[in-house]
Amino acid sequence: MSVDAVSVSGLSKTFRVPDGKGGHIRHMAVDQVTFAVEAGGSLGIVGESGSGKTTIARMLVGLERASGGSMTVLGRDRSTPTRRAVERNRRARELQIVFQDPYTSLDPSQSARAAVDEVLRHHAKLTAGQRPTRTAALMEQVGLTERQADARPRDLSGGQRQRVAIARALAAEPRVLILDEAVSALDVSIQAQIVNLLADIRAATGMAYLLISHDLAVVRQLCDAVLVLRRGKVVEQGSCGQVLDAPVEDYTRRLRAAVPVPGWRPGS
Ligand SMILES: Nc1ncnc2c1ncn2[C@@H]1O[C@H](COP(=O)(O)OP(=O)(O)OP(=O)(O)O)[C@@H](O)[C@H]1O
Repeated sequence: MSVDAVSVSGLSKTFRVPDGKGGHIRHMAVDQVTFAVEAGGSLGIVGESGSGKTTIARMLVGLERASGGSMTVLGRDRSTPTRRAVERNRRARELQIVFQDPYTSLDPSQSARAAVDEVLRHHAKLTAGQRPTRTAALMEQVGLTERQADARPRDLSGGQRQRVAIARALAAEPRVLILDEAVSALDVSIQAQIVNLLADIRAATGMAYLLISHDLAVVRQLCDAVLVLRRGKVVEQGSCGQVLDAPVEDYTRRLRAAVPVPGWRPGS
């Protein structure tokens, strides 16, 4: 049996937040979450704003430390952060993430082309002579023109920056890709192109996806399975057909009935 791409068990995260009276309370943002994404599989995580979706992604990628539970990526423990450069590099090759607004993760002085080339230099087994061809191919795959490839982040639109971030993540050829609202904000035609690209890459390479999205249509297109999160807890999980077509929980029915946007709460 092959090792799961991602396996999370009893994962929890508590934040210390101001109580408004000068003290602090503990807020459980993620509460005993358990799921697995098999190798080459794809899982959508859906739920209202503030349900803990991004916090799960941040823990998996090492930006946030878990308060409890365990996580593995390709069978290797991710519960503790690493300071070792070799281990950090390996983790980056295994798992890449694209956030909703990649502005802060892109170097303002670097063109899109240079940003992708940098990742290829670190992670791809290509010679200096082969890299420009690969960069150009990635730019074309995400729908960026030659002119946009040479532009700095400030001269690109939000959607174009998003595509640079996706190209960068794909350049590392990770075994697992997390997309945190990274597809849903794109223009419809570009979104379709990216969804097709991601589906093709998955079919060709077995890259696994964890897709955080308020857009259930995108989740349906890209994911085999879906997990519904509410106030940090798993409400329901199963195949997309099972959960989205015949939800057991009222909360899932309300999620499905509305078309939530970030900040939206069911019933509001
Ligand atoms: N660094 C932090 N400090 C304190 N509370 C936090 C922190 N990060 C997140 N939270 C809280 O944890 C909860 C979960 O937040 P999270 O961003 O994971 O939700 P989300 O489901 O991704 O929401 P959205 O769909 O709006 O992006 C929220 O109540 C949020 O306010």
